[in-house]
Amino acid sequence: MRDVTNEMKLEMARIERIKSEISHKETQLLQGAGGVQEDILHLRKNFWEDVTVNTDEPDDLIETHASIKQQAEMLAERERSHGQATKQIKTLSKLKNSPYFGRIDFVEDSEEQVEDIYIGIASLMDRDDQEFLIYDWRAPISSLYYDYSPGYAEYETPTETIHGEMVLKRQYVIKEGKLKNMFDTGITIGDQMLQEVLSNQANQQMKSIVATIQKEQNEIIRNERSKTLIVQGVAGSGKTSAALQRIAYLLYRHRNSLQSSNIMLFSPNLMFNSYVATVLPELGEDNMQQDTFQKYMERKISRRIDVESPFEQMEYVLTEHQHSHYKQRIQNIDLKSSIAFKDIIDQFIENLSNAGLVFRHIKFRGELLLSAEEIEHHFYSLDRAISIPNRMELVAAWLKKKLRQFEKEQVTKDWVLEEVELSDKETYLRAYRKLQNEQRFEKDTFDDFEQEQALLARELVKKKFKPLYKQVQAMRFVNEFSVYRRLNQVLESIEGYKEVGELTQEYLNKGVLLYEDMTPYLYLQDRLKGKSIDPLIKHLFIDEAQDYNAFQMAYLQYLFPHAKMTLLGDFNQAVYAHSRHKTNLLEEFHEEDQARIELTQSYRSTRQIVEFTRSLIPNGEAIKPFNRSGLLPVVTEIDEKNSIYEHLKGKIMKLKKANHETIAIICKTEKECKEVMDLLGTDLKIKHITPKTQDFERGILVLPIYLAKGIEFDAVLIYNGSNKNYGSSFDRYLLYTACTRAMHELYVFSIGRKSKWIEAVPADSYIEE
Ligand SMILES: Nc1ncnc2c1ncn2[C@@H]1O[C@H](COP(=O)(O)OP(=O)(O)OP(=O)(O)O)[C@@H](O)[C@H]1O
Repeated sequence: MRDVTNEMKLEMARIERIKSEISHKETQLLQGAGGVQEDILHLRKNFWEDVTVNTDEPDDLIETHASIKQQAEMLAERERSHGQATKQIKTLSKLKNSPYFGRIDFVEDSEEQVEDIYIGIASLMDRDDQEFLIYDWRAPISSLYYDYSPGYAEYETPTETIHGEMVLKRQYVIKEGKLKNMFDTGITIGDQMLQEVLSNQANQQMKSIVATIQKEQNEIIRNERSKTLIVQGVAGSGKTSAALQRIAYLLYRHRNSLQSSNIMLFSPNLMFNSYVATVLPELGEDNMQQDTFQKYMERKISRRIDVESPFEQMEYVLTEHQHSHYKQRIQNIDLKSSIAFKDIIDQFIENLSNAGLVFRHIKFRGELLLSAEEIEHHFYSLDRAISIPNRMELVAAWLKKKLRQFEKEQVTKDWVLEEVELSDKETYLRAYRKLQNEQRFEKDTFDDFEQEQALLARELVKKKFKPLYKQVQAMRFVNEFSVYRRLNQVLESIEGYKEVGELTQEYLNKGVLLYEDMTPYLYLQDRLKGKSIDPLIKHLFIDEAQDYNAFQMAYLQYLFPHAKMTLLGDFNQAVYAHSRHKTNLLEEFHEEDQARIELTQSYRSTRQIVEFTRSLIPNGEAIKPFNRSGLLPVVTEIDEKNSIYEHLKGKIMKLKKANHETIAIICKTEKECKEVMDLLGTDLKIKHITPKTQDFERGILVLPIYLAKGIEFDAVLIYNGSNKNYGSSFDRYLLYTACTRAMHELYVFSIGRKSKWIEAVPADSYIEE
């Protein structure tokens, strides 16, 4: 039996020793950093003094260039090492606050000695760099902590598998450098510690979970074998958390070849970006690139079009049932989300290889330089065996040559002479000097003025032509917008798609690209002009992957053929129209080398909330709640809309008194959000969250379900969980997604009869008020 008090004393003493080691390292680093900083200041201040500048002869020029380059490189190197030192100092200060969270004592087979391994957010060596005082949680040996309980254990190093016995597993809560608590754990990683962490109030920002990562989450974090990793995890199972720790893990494991700029995370909305922004910095890593799929893709569209957002699409689907084109719109969403449509585009492109592409005229000052027909003619005169994008490149080269000819011709035009004549004295003086430098002047010639004029004319025309070259380079001469319209014309002739083709054209004619058309449009654009890939991205993470349709997934594969992908989602939270028939996550997505991991344990909500929410969906019994107890959810049926005000207000006041920091009133649509704001907005300080909201703040929030995705709140109030509002099989998943946002308390208000999906929940899983 271990003597707990004595163990505690020993651990406290060790913490003090480690802190003094950290202080020592800090001092050393600060001294070093001070020196580097001085170097940087000196280099910046004396940059030009230390450079030999001589531009007399071409050789001197080359030497000057080399000298500047050398000086700049020296400065960059010093700045880099200063950056690294600053980062290390920051990490040390974090370690000083909480040096480690876990310890395992491990004896390797064939060895006698027990090694005690302390695990923290970063490694720390002793002064002589001989012994690890703290192991980074991402080191190979640290995986023992996450994967095993005391007893037999093994872990993989890059070269072999190490077997042995774990004789102790201990967890610590260390805050401000003081040991607050410590547990020796038996089975999984301390339920006790997890209990503590999960009982905390929701934060404005997600926290790192390194101290309590669970075995199945560790598998996601450390998977390096598969090119594509698909994680199907129930609501609150830690998908986003695992994704972020995985990013930190990859950055550590491949620190020589992978930077944060090589990793991209597609998140569900702008607010989510701020919600997860602090996790990686907390772990001493820089944030990955982060964007929403919509924003990332919109930037690729070369023409200015009004692109509908996924939220607008969602609002339409939820509220415009009476609209005359509603049925066609749903058909459009179904078709444009499918691989069948990608096949249609592929076929269409094959035909375009022979005829049918649309080009734009090239005009200069209103005058036609090259007509669309001439460009088309040239394009189709090229060898048809060459791919369309390669032919476009050839056309661009041909156009640039043509432009150079036109440019020459323009120099003697009247408009040029007129503009040149209007130039001021200084402009002429500059031309004079330039000509002198070029040594064109014979002394005392009589045509100085003509030469200056000719030079200015050339310069003027060049400047005016510059945008044209740029446009040719960007292949603006291809009219992909019209080609996409043509594609939809073609649809009209395919059985069953006539109305879909018409509907899309109607929107295109108004300059609107529907959300479901955005990805097909980009795919077509890429197939014509060549793909605009982001070569920097080596790892792509997609959160809420159930919201992506088959076409979008195929496009991402096409766009990032070499990137590794981690896709995280939950088919029970599929709330977009295109994903409503799913029974599995990304069922039609196949990559040769892919792994699937399932997470079935939910950590976010209390056992009572999970038991309620899992009864809302089919096969929900497979979802395992974490054993954290709380209040039963409450469902309140209200007769009249008017009295909902009193109910909501009363509940919010109580929740505030209970010190809940984030209280969310979740609505189905934006219209409902406005209703809530009208009812309560002035009375209580309520924040209305819209798609434009960038920061997730604490307080009382009103938001539609689609913006609550991925986020959690201490308490959730469902504005109107009536059967009228949530009666369809599609609404079922919306309701589930909304209710699963609650960590500690859940209230459903229903104006009139409650949803039939709630009626199906066992009566003892909630209280009816
Ligand atoms: N191993 C863990 N240790 C501590 N907390 C955890 C752990 N796993 C998950 N959590 C907590 O559970 C909550 C839900 O996690 P997360 O948001 O990552 O889940 P998710 O699967 O992405 O959820 P959803 O799909 O519902 O948006 C978070 O508060 C997270 O900190």
